[in-house]
Amino acid sequence: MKLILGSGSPRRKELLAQLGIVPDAILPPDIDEDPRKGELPRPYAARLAREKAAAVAAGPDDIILCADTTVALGRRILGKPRDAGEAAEFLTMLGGRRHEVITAVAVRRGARLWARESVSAVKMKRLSDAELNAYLAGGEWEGKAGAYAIQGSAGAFIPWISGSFTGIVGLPLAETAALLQAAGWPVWRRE
Ligand SMILES: Cc1cn([C@H]2C[C@H](O)[C@@H](COP(=O)(O)OP(=O)(O)OP(=O)(O)O)O2)c(=O)[nH]c1=O
Repeated sequence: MKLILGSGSPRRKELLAQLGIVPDAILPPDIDEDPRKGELPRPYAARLAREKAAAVAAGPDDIILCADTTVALGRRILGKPRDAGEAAEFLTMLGGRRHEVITAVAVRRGARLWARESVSAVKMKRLSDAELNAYLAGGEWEGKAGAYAIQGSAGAFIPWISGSFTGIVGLPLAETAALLQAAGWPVWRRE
């Protein structure tokens, strides 16, 4: 039995390491991340996590862990920005209001699948031009859903959250530990 982290996100590897877990392999999945027409954020994140878990090749007894983080502004899905222009658009939309961050986690072992979602509410302050420009120039927005990372300097833009900090960063550890245990991975066993 091997544990495969089906994710190219360094954040997910680090969050897993917080539990003392080092995966036997890291195999980033390659799937189409385009939302379907009219698809809502939570079902979208849940679908992507499952599709990622299905896309990673593994042995019948191996455990595959995948996740998807999506920022939701009402019914609108904010994924990873294409470029700095789209990042500016996202951050301008998010500033001064509350949004949700959904991280769906999927664990697969052979044909069996366990999945859960973590939903957090996040308040971002309205950004001044100087803050927005400095953040865009810093490049931290790249590859981040909603164009920000709470664990970086954007932490200064976020006065309030309700939910799971690890979920917002990309891998909710309470749900992840429960799913891994359900699939038979000895999360708390130490040699
Ligand atoms: C909101 C937010 C997102 N993120 C990141 C986590 C995810 O890496 C990324 C969302 O993209 P995802 O599509 O969930 O993941 P990924 O493409 O980085 O990696 P993979 O599909 O291989 O697992 O946004 C943060 O790091 N901090 C935050 O505060």
